[in-house]
Amino acid sequence: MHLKSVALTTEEIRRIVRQRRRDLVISERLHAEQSIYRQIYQHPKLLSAKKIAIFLSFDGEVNTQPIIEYLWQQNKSVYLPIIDLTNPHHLAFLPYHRHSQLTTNKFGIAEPIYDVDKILPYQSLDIVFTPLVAFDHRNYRIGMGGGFYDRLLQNYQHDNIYPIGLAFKCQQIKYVANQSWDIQLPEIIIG
Ligand SMILES: Nc1nc2c(c(=O)[nH]1)N(C=O)[C@@H](CNc1ccc(C(=O)N[C@@H](CCC(=O)O)C(=O)O)cc1)CN2
Ligand SMILES: Nc1ncnc2c1ncn2[C@@H]1O[C@H](COP(=O)(O)OP(=O)(O)OP(=O)(O)O)[C@@H](O)[C@H]1O
Repeated sequence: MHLKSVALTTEEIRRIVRQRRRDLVISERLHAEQSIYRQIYQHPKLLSAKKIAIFLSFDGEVNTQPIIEYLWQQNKSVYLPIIDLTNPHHLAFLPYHRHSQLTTNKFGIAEPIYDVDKILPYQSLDIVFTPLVAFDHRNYRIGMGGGFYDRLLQNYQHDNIYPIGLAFKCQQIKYVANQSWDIQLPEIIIG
């Protein structure tokens, strides 16, 4: 059988695309990221948005640090996800300022320190920059496998949240064999 006709499992796709993302040549990575930043800085939805969730990059993800700096400069309120220990498989969002103290979660990702009084109800978010491992032409995504963003975004239209995926071209695959809970992103910014 020809190798290309063999369907890969989601776990295999995750492993292969994560590796591809880590292996991006630095010059290509920086070039792609510049293109992503330009697209964000011109984004019409960003003008009216006030509360914006983003993530701190790991494992070769698009570097979000310059985007965060830009959002702070624009006086946007920036929020980061934390693994919500009181509500398994759910994310909670906490404010992120220049001097916020961070800790490392069980996945090795930096996150703000839990403070129940500071949690933002996620429906208050205007834009959610969404990490992803792989995506297809229909904007179906495969994430890290926790189902965190699928749960968060399952009613994003009703909740009036606008998710924007961030990805490198090398993360695009032919077809995501989507499950019933998988959400289709309205937009992915690709560099
Ligand atoms: N930057 C960033 N933050 C994020 C996400 C993300 O995709 N990117 N997440 C999106 O959902 C959530 C974290 N989700 C994750 C789900 C699974 C693994 C994971 O499997 N990690 C290990 C193996 C397991 C372990 O160490 O316990 C690995 O790297 O293989 C990591 C993160 C919240 N924060
Ligand atoms: N809306 C949902 N309601 C209930 N369970 C869900 C929902 N979304 C995902 N799940 C569960 O979460 C598990 C992981 O889902 P999946 O592999 O699609 O995650 P992912 O999209 O890769 O991860 P993430 O969204 O965290 O980036 C699934 O096995 C599924 O049972």
